[in-house]
Order: sequence, then structure tokens, then C-alpha cells
Amino acid sequence: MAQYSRVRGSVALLRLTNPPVNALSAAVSRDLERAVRSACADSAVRVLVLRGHGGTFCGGADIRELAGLVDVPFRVGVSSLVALVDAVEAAEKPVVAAIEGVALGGGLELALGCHFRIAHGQARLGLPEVTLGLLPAAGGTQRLPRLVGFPAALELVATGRDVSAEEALALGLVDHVTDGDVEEAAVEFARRVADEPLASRRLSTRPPPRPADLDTLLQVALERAQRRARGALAPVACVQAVRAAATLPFTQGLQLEQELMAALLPSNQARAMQYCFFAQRIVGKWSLPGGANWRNSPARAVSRAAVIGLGTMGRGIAVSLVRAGIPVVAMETDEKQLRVVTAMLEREAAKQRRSPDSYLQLVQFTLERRDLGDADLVVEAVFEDLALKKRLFAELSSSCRPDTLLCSNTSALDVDALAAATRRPELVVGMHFFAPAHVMKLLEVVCGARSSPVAVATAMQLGKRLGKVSVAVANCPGFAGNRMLKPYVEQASFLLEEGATPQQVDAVLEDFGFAMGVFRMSDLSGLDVGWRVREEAGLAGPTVPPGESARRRHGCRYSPLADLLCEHGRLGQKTGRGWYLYEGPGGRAATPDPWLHDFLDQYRRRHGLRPRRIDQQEVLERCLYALANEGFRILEEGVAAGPEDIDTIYVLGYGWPAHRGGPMYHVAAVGLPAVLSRLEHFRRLHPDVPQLRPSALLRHLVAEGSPPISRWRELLKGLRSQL
Ligand SMILES: CCCCCCCCCCCCCC(=O)CC(=O)SCCNC(=O)CCNC(=O)[C@H](O)C(C)(C)COP(=O)(O)OP(=O)(O)OC[C@H]1O[C@@H](n2cnc3c(N)ncnc32)[C@H](O)[C@@H]1OP(=O)(O)O
Ligand SMILES: NC(=O)C1=CN([C@@H]2O[C@H](COP(=O)(O)OP(=O)(O)OC[C@H]3O[C@@H](n4cnc5c(N)ncnc54)[C@H](O)[C@@H]3O)[C@@H](O)[C@H]2O)C=CC1
Repeated sequence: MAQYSRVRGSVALLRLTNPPVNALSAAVSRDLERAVRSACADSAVRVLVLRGHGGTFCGGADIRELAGLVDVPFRVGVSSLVALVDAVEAAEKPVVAAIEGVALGGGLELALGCHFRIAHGQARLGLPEVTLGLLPAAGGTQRLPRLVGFPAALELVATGRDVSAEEALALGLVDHVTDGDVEEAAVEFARRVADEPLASRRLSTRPPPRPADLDTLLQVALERAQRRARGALAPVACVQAVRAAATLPFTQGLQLEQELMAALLPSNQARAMQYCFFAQRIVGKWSLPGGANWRNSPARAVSRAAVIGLGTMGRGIAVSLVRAGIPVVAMETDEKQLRVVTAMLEREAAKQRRSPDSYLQLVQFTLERRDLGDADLVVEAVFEDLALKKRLFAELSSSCRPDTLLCSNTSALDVDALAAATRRPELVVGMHFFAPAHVMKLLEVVCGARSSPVAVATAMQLGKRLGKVSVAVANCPGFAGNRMLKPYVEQASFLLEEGATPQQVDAVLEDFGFAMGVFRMSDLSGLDVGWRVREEAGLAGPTVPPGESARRRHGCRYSPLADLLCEHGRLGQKTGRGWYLYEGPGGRAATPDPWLHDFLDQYRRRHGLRPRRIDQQEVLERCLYALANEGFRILEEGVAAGPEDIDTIYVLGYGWPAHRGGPMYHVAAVGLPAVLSRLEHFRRLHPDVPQLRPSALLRHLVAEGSPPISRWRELLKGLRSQL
């Protein structure tokens, strides 16, 4: 909990202890407040040093208490932290925070209550509450602007971005950075400042920062927040609270901060985002049917990796590896790709404030496969062509060390088929990164039927080391994420056939919170990607059996609209036209295209389709429920271990708004009986669309009385599990 001991005579060392991240639960906050008061009352103590335990300062307020997951009366929980920070700031003896590991959320607010802050060079500091649907409500929104200035505070609070110790020092957030022992440095520092007057160090007493361009700063912050997460409440509340720091005296600002927090805490959005937080931790606790799991299966060390194919994906994967300090052999057949990667590494090094050489020296470019021999792990990212990949895996199996893991970044192909092409199927897994691979936080680890625990553990661990959230899924076409995308995209196309426009469908999805609607997203990725997949699957192009009607495939409804656009050379942004019109090839600004509207009219006339008015609710329900329904099938087949896995994949990989929790969380929040009834309704209207047939699992859950989503994982263990 919290205790204090005296070191070197007059310095009291207070230790905050609540493993693993020293979260400030109500009990811990109260305990620490008592320790602060005792140390202050000890006449032998002149100065206090406050540090954490286990290599970290503090990960913030206890999110389980905030989320109502543990039984602490809410007001007691939150008021203890506020009282603690106030007591620290009001102490008559200097308090020095010794920060290592992280000081996040309430942890940083506690440090802001201290009179001085020392940080270890590797520490990270931030106020990530906005990512939990909250705001820093232990004075953070009022004290931070008084310390680092209004613009920097506004940005940090509204985005939740954390900063390095180096940046914290530049901002004035910390007083000193050390690469040595942080406690030693803090004790030394404390002795130097023991007699300094404290008045100016109490941030609450500082005058409000008043930037001349306040209104512009606020406007820009609000616009950015809306662009990042349309409809999210917390970023707006964060901006309002920081505004108060500039416009109101401290106590009134604090009161507004707490009122805003009182409105956010019980909101559905905060619940959804806190669910996402815990979901992202649950997915790390993977298991395989044989009993191997995250606890009993150690990962193999990856001290050298290789990437094959440096196109859109491979270059991002190579950058991620280099950024994590892992030497990479990068292989290509097209020499000009090597120059692109070099430029990207230089840009990335500049962004991380590193010298270009520190990154470039970690990469060995090659056009020769024999140079891969020494890698611990290879990630293949060549064209999505099964024959090419199988050939490559067979060759790698001969040319790499016998214990080298062979991983594919395929987005949908059969990982077992790749494994079967090698003499080491147990060392083959899918590592499905998302574009751009050095930015997106998701990694789907595709466990083949013969993948060994060590292969899965190594891929999962490597993902974490690259700063990603790794989710284990079983092997099936499209795995979890892309498999669910298919019914979603199909429904959107059917809606166009029935009378909607791309901009209407996109507007509904963007209002729901997606950064981009389905058609804008398809234009961005390139319509030819899906076209090639459909051709391979016999749904489009020359492989369609002769005599098959344009709008039916394998006895089911099919929309050829996207194929027709591709045949017209409309591949999306890359060709300057797709579902929308762009300024030119590579353009980003989408405008509605009159050509497309004529094309849709003609198409409907040709197929005798009478356009009808389609309302927003139908667009949303058909797209999202079809997607979630496929999610239930994935769960019932054991392709994903629980709803948390699917929701994490969608929030981190597909732009599903975090304040809506994810597709499975969303349908649980809407109510499973209501979702079932709407799917049954749509199924009656569209009997030739199998994706609208409610899944057996959805029916089962409704029959079981719609248990809360937190219980689904346990219930699923009784079903067929591939994980
Ligand atoms: C009527 C109403 C009146 C209202 C009045 C309003 C008054 C308001 C009072 C003030 C309220 C206080 C407001 C506030 O400041 C709120 C906060 O501080 S919210 C918390 C902010 N902190 C964070 O968001 C940090 C979250 N954690 C992390 O980012 C990472 O965990 C961390 C970087 C710390 C460590 O990462 P890593 O080493 O990778 O470990 P894991 O992520 O796997 O975590 C390990 C383990 O720890 C659990 N955990 C982490 N952080 C917390 C936490 N803050 N609380 C509880 N538990 C935490 C995590 O879940 C893992 O446990 P599992 O069992 O594996 O899930
Ligand atoms: N583009 C995307 O958004 C995503 C793609 N993927 C998957 O990643 C893989 C790569 O896709 P992209 O990067 O988009 O393709 P890309 O076409 O941009 O790049 C492929 C690269 O592989 C190189 N290459 C081809 N054969 C090679 C060989 N034998 N040896 C070495 N290099 C070779 C090509 O020269 C090209 O530079 C595919 O399997 C794809 O399905 C996965 C997730 C997202």
C-alpha cells in the first residue's frame, strides 16, 4: 500500500505499492495520504520523496473501481484521490516525485500535486483518461496548463498522448531527468530544495494561463477531436475543462472539471471504452486446445528478423522491427522498393528524434534469399498469391535455419497450406499486420492447425514488443477481421442496388463514429484488392461459370457493382475515381460523382430494381448487424476465443469507434433479442442473403436470457474451440 521510512536523516521516502502498476485505488490513496501526513508531522523530516514500486511510479486511478468492477462506493473512490493530491500540494514540507516507468492519469495528477518532479530518462508521462471516456479529474486539467502552458496542456489532455522524459523536461513538466537511479537522484535533489519556499511550487496558486489566441486554440482542438472520434463526448469535455483553466479561478475550474467528470463517468461511452481497455488485456491471455497458453509457453527470443517483400505492408513491418531495435534483413525483387524503405526509415528516425544512421544500420537490404539464413523469424509480405507464397515457404524451409519461424502477412489465405509447403509446419504462423503497419496497433496472430505453442507465443510476444496488441485467431478464410468485413461490404453494395448512394451510406456510418464510411474506405484501400480476391474465389471475372446470372453466385444474391467499377478502370483513390471522384490519381478529397449516379440509375433499370427511400436506421442495422452476425459465427466455430478478441480487432484494426466498444459490445448494448429480431426481419425480406440468417450462437445466447458480454467467454468454452 503506502509506507514511509527515513533515509539519510531528514529525507522521508514514501513508497506507493500496489502491483502491478501501483494503481491508486481508494484504499491506496487514503493510505498514502496518511503516510504523507505522518511524514509531515515527523519533526525529523524536512523533505519528502514519493516513489512507486517495482520500477514504475503509478498507472493512475484504479480503473476497475472507476468502471464499477469492484465493490467500492463510487464517491469514496474518486474523492480519496482528489483529497490525496490536495494534501500533497498543501504539505508544508517539499514533496519530490521520483518518476520511473510511467506516471499516467491520476499518477501524473499526483505528481502535479508534488512540488518537484524528477524523472528517469525512460519514463513516460501522460493523462490518458480521454482514452477511457473520462477526463483527468483530480485537478489535472487545471494544474497542467499552469505548469506547461495552455497549448501543450490542451493537446495532452484532449489526445491522451503520453510523452517521454526528454519531452517532459522540454515542456517544463519535470524539473530534472536522470539516467541513473531515480531514487538516488530524487533524494539528492530533495536535499538541495529542502529549504526552498513552496508558494510558487503549488500549481493551484499560479495565475491562470491566458493565451491571446484562446478561441482559435479551442476551436482547432475541438475540430481535431471530432475528426479523430466523431461523436465522442470525452474529448469535448477535456477541451471544456482545460478552457476553464484559462478563464476561471482554480477552485471554480476544479469544480467544473468534477462536474464534467460526474457526467462522463456513468456514460455508455465511458463504459464502452473501459471495456476496450480490459478487452485489450484479456486478448493477451491466449490458449490453444492442447492446453498450451500464455502462462506455460515461453516465447523464443527474436534478436534478428527478416522481411520479404517491401511493398505497402513489408516496409511498415520493417520499420516497426527497426524501431523496436531488432536488426532486419529486408529482401525484395524490385530494387526501387529499397529506396522507398530507406526514405521511410529516415523520416521515422527524425520523428523519434534519432539519427538516421541509428535506424539504417539495423537494416541489411538484399535481393538474395541466402542472406536470410540467420534470422530467428521471417515475415513474408509478397503479393497475395497462394502459389507464389507456397513456393517461397518451401524455399525458406530449405534455406533458413531449422528453428527459424516462418510467418506470413497474408490477409486471407490458408496458413495451413503455407505450413504444408514446408518441412516445419509447427513453426509457421500468420502475422497479419494492418496498413500502415508501423502505425496500426493491431496484429492478428493466425494459429494454424499445426502451429506449435512456441511459434504462437513468439509471434504474440513480438507483436507486443512492436507496440501492438496481438490477438490470436484460428485459420479460416479472412481470419476474424476480414471475414467479418465481407458481409458488411456486401450489405453496403446491396443498399446501393436498392436505392441508396455511397455518400448516404458513408454519412450514416461516419455519424455512428467510423473515421470513414465503407465506400470511402474501399476507395482508399483500392477496389482492385477485393476484385482480385473475388476473382480467385470464382465470384468475378473469367472464373464465373458461364450462364451464371449477374446478380447471383452459388445460389445466393451477389452484387457485381464493385467489379463493374473496376472494369471501368475506377480503382479508387489511386486512379482518381472509384465510388467517389478525386482531384486526380492519388487524390484524397472525395466528392460525389455524377457519373456514378447515372451508372447506378442505369444499373437499377437494367436489372428491374425500383429504387426506394432507405432510412438511416436500416443502413446502420443491415451493415452492422450483418458484420456482428458473422462475429457470432466466428465465436461459435472457435476462430476467436471471445467477444473481446473480435472487439479489439475491430477497434484497433478497422476504425470501429472505441466509444462504441466494438461490434460484439455494440450488439450486446443494443440488446441481443432486439438484434435477433431485426436480423430475422431482414432475413425474411432477403431470403437469398445467408449472412442475414441469425447465427446459432446469437439464438442460443438469447435463449439463455442474454447473459452479459463479460460471461460469453466462459460460456464459449463449452463450444468447439480452435483456440
Ligand atoms: C457523482 C460523481 C461525482 C464525480 C466527481 C468527480 C471527482 C473525480 C475524482 C478523480 C478521479 C480520478 C480521475 C483520474 O485521474 C482517472 C485515472 O487515473 S484513470 C486511469 C488512467 N490511467 C491509464 O489509463 C493507464 C492505464 N494503464 C496502462 O496504460 C498500462 O497498463 C501501463 C502502461 C500502466 C502498463 O502497461 P503494461 O506493462 O503493458 O501492463 P498491462 O497494460 O498489461 O497492465 C498490467 C495489469 O495492470 C492492470 N492495470 C493497468 N493500469 C491499471 C489501472 N490504472 N487501474 C487498474 N488496473 C490497471 C491491467 O488491467 C493489467 O491487469 P490484467 O489483470 O492483466 O487486466
Ligand atoms: N495492403 C494492405 O492493406 C494489406 C496487405 N496485406 C497482405 O500483405 C501482403 C503484401 O501486400 P502489399 O504490401 O499490399 O503488396 P505490395 O504489392 O504493395 O507489395 C508486395 C511486394 O512484394 C515484392 N515481391 C513479390 N514477390 C517477391 C519475392 N518473391 N521476393 C521478394 N519480394 C517479392 C514486390 O516487389 C512488392 O514490392 C499480401 O499478402 C497482402 O494480402 C495484409 C494486410 C493489409
